[in-house]
Amino acid sequence: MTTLATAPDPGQRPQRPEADRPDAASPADAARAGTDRIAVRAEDLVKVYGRGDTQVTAIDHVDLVVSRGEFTAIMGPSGSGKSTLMHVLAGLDTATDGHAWIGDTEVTGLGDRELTRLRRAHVGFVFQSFNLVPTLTAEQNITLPARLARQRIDRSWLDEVVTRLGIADRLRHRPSELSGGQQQRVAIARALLTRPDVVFADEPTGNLDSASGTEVLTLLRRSAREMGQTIIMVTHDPVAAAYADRVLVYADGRIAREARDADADAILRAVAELGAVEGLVD
Ligand SMILES: Nc1ncnc2c1ncn2[C@@H]1O[C@H](COP(=O)(O)OP(=O)(O)OP(=O)(O)O)[C@@H](O)[C@H]1O
Repeated sequence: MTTLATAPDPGQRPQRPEADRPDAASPADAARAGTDRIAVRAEDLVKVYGRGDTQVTAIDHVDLVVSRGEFTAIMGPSGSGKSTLMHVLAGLDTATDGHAWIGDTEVTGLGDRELTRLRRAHVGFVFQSFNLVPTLTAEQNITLPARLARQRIDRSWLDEVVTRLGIADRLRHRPSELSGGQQQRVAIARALLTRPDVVFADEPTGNLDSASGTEVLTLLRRSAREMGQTIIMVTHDPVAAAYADRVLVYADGRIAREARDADADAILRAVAELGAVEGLVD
């Protein structure tokens, strides 16, 4: 049985020899280890909405290091701040305080135009609602971000990605001529084509039946394992989270627990325990 450990308090982390550590566990460790293995990093990140009585802290001094090629799931109760964390890390929303990096670029230091450029060239997105352009074919949808970023289309990489995703024979179809699962695979191909530093997936199976959802999760996991693609996925679903290498359980704007290779039962128990402790679930 896999148990989910309480996330370490960075201030109280036991000191172990560098070679003993399975992973760079904090921004300070990351800096020591060098940033080339690191896809995404946050240091003392804060996001506060509103003021006074209506103030909500959706990100409460979060430290996070995500290694390249890692598939991470962020799970947690509704309203805990998962989407806000993803949006701030991806440069879709601004931080109130602290720092976040994608690769070597500090996201929290960029203006709107630079953020747009960073997102186009270095970030892939997969959304619950697919977000494909209905008037474009599957192939045109897949190549759109690369064309917007004025990148040359790498035909052999495109062929490899669509073959691996099983949509090579669907490229001339428009989204309305594809099933939900096929549309989501087109969206994954679009996200992978620019070989981004990170793909953010927001409830990618939320609109799919369970068979298509399983297929999409398997493909995301293979993208990490076989193509070295870093993926951060927000989900409500412990079964979906169990496909990830690493699960972060988010509550009240903090990473409350985390685990590697946890099964769905262990994840569900951890969220339920946390909910009981925090009064978040009945
Ligand atoms: N633009 C905003 N203005 C004010 N408050 C906001 C805004 N966006 C989110 N919030 C608040 O921040 C908190 C975290 O919201 P967020 O959507 O990040 O949570 P979540 O864990 O992703 O929730 P869900 O699982 O329901 O999507 C909530 O209390 C929400 O009401």
